[in-house]
This record gives sequence, C-alpha cells and structure tokens, in this order.
Amino acid sequence: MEKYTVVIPAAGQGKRMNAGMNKQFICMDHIPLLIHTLRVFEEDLLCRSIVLVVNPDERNAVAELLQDYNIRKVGKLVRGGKERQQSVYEGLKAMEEGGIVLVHDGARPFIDHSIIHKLVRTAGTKGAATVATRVKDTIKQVEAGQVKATVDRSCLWAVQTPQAFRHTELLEAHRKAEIEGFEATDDASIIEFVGAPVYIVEGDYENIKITTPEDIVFGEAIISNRKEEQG
Ligand SMILES: Nc1ccn([C@@H]2O[C@H](COP(=O)(O)OP(=O)(O)OP(=O)(O)O)[C@@H](O)[C@H]2O)c(=O)n1
Ligand SMILES: C[C@](O)(CO)[C@H](O)COP(=O)(O)O
Repeated sequence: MEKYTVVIPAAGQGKRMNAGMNKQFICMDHIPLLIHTLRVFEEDLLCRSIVLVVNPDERNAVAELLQDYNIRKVGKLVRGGKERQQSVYEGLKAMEEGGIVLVHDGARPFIDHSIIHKLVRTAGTKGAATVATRVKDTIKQVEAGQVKATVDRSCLWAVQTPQAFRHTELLEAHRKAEIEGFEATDDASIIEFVGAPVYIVEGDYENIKITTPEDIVFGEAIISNRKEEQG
C-alpha cells in the first residue's frame, strides 16, 4: 500500500476549551494531547513523514516535546495561519509535491491505524476520502429558536479527520479557494469546491475531537478503557 505524508494542524488557540492555553498542551494520562496524536503516526509504518503546523510562539515548546517524547518523523515545523484552512495550506506548501497526503487534526488523538490504512487505500483508488461516522441523533433545522424541519438523518454523516487526498490536487484546490475567498472548516470541502468527488470511509465514535472541557473526561475514559483491553 502507498505510503503517505500527514499534515497535522496544531496552531489553534483552543478557545472553546477555555483553558487559557492551546489545548494541544493539555495532558491526558499525563501525556500532552498533541503527543498522543503524533504517536499514532510515529508508529504507523505507512507514514513517511509528518508536517506539523504550529503557532510561532509555541514553536520552541513543541520542539522540546518532540525531543522529550522521541517523535522523529516530524520533518517540518510550519507556521500556522489565523484559520485552520490557512494552517493546512501552509503545511501543504511546505511538503514535497506528489503522492498521498493526509490532513489530521492535532486534537484527534484516538484515530485507529486500520481506519487510516483503509482511508489511504480509498484515496489511492478514488482520489479523495474522509473518515466519518453515521449521525446518531435526530437533526433539526432551527431558525430563531423554532424548529423549521427535521432532516432525514439516514444520509447524514459526522465528518472527522484524517482526510486523504492526492497532494497536487489538494494544493491546487487550496490555491483556488484562497484566490476566490472560499472558506471551509475541513479540506474535503475544498475539494468539493473544485468539483471533485469525495468518498466516505466509516470510522468509529472514539475518534473524537478534543474541543470542549468534557472532551478531556471522555478522552481519559477512552485511554483507560484501551489500557484495560490491552490487559
Ligand atoms: N488557525 C488554526 C485553527 C485550528 N488549527 C488546528 O486545527 C485543529 C482543529 O481545530 P479546532 O478543534 O477548532 O482547534 P482550535 O481552533 O484550537 O479550537 P477553538 O476553535 O476552540 O479555538 C486543531 O488541532 C487546531 O490546533 C490550526 O492549526 N490553525
Ligand atoms: C476538520 C474537522 O475536524 C472535521 O469535523 C472539523 O471541521 C474541524 O472544525 P474546527 O471548528 O476547526 O474544530
């Protein structure tokens, strides 16, 4: 199976975590969130290298963590932008052209290797793919506090990362999006913007994005559960 490079955006501010710091440095099981995420790709034999996108004022702290935890696959530390989209674009521009690229949130530490490999296979044959899970709740359209419609959830998926692409295609799509002022919260939307198809790879519900304080509680529970399963 084809090897890949992963761009990991970790240059956010963690505002919704309300911790007064970038949530990437918050520990679960005594290990920083960012390290949990990086270890997944450090240990994945298909991962050729990591392009890590960081806040410039956190660059030294991140470099220290990489050394302390022996993360060796980070080939480039790249300066992030104001929005996630810009951070990812900077990472794409910094890496060697060609091949398969994955984009994965630094705030998603629980992605499973088998799902990553299925995603890489899908992108290799179909061009672009994203991990997602079926929506479990009933979803309603609301305006000014009043329900306007209930959306048929049989066709709704909650999109996660990683998302996988042909590097040259995603780079060009980001360039067009920047020129035309198209803004998106994920990279699959950027590929949709240029009219290319995106496919779904079904993931699992443990691949949460650590976003608000309760997600740390959920994350600690996932880690504890996995430790029990490993015996
Ligand atoms: N300008 C930005 C914004 C976000 N991210 C990264 O994109 C991922 C997903 O973003 P999110 O969960 O929203 O993180 P934050 O932007 O830090 O959170 P918030 O919106 O609560 O500030 C995170 O790993 C975050 O560090 C980034 O690299 N650059
Ligand atoms: C990319 C993503 O994780 C897919 O669900 C999500 O769009 C990131 O959104 P955020 O607001 O930047 O956390």
